[in-house]
Amino acid sequence: MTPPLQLSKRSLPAKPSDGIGGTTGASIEFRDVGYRYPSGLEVIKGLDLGIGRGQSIGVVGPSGCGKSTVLSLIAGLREAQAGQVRVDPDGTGRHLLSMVFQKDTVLPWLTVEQNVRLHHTFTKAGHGKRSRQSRQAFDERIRELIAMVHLEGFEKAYPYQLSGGMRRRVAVLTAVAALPQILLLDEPFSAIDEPSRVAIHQDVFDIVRELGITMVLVTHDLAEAASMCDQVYIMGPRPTCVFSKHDVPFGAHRDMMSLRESTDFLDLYSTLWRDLHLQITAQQAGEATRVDGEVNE
Ligand SMILES: Nc1ncnc2c1ncn2[C@@H]1O[C@H](COP(=O)(O)OP(=O)(O)OP(=O)(O)O)[C@@H](O)[C@H]1O
Repeated sequence: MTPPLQLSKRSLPAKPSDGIGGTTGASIEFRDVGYRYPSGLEVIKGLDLGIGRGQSIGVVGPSGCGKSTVLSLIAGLREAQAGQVRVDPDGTGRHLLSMVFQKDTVLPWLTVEQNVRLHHTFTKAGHGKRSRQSRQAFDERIRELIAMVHLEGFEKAYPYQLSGGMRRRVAVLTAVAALPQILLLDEPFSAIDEPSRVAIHQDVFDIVRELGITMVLVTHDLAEAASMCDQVYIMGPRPTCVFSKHDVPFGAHRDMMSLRESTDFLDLYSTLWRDLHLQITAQQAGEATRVDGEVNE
């Protein structure tokens, strides 16, 4: 079982309330959002989403329905042509947003510690001007974060010396070391074996709670969404919108290993699967209709 977190209060921001969500982390709202790629492909239509400060949501749906596009709208990499996407910062002045992708995003020529410090190397805060006290607090935070994901002893290791699961931990650490208000995860753990994945779920869940980060997780893994999030959204086929929204009733303190054995978890998983299955079937039916249409033309 993962040891309890013991982070010093000096180096971390105000902790969110003990329940679901909190006072830190940006809130995010989509209202009747539509998005079409310049190619003309309509990907999102009439999408409504609401994510409170410090909340975590999982976004699941048929392959290619538009989940990653939703993340790019939150990140401001694309602009919706219809409706409103609103990202409301929490007023702490913390770095707004970090993202972790499926692909390995750690830099192979830097050690674990250098990767984790990367954000600060590129920001003003990373250059000599900080006081000794704030440098010490930062060093302490880096040490604590490395300890939280059980990478003590590997600070000076290079990525090629780590397992796939350890590299994923470093990728997540690199993203959260900036203390972002929002963490966007795009199928971040799909290439990892199941036991390592569940252990990483625990680490990321604990870090996100401890640092008061709003998290949006795009995944094909229903168990991952159910164990790490406060709500799971099942999306429909393209142009996508929310098919169903499910509250996850497992609270702010979870033991990922034993959670998966509980009947409540299995019930939730089965409900999510039922809805996802419906949407996959709907997508396949849509594709068949399109192919028939093309053939008949
Ligand atoms: N830059 C682009 N230009 C045109 N079409 C794109 C672009 N990026 C993605 N698409 C298309 O938009 C649709 C939605 O893509 P997106 O990556 O958001 O889906 P997804 O649900 O995340 O997919 P997956 O489940 O396979 O990861 C897909 O059909 C994809 O081919």
